[in-house]
Amino acid sequence: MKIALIAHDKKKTDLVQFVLAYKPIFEDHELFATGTTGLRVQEASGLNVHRFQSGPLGGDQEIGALIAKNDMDLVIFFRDPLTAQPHEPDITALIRLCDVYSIPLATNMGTAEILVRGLERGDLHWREVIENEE
Ligand SMILES: O=C(CO)COP(=O)(O)O
Repeated sequence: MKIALIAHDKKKTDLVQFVLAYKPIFEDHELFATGTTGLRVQEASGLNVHRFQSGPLGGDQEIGALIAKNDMDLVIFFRDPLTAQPHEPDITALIRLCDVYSIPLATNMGTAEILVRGLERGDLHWREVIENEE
């Protein structure tokens, strides 16, 4: 499965810890991330992460483009709900595309935990069925 990892600055440490906690699951999948988040995850976990631009420079839009091409299976996006972001429209657009294409999206650790455990259990198998139909 292709998994996108994104975190705003005040949530990056949480995301890194989350990835470390579930590293045995994440290492079986293909990881993508916005620039700075990807670097932090790579450095802390040693996992291979395909990095896009930093969020404010278009990284959210690059991940959105993959979603629009049905080329992303799961998005974990630890948003900071208490800090204004200069690229708020890009963030809204990314979340909107997840809804347009029914891509599982976690915007906080509580939901991310359920999604990652579901991923391990095979709950996202339907994504492979859809990909094979194309
Ligand atoms: O701003 C972001 C998502 O909206 C994240 O970007 P970085 O991972 O480059 O900090």
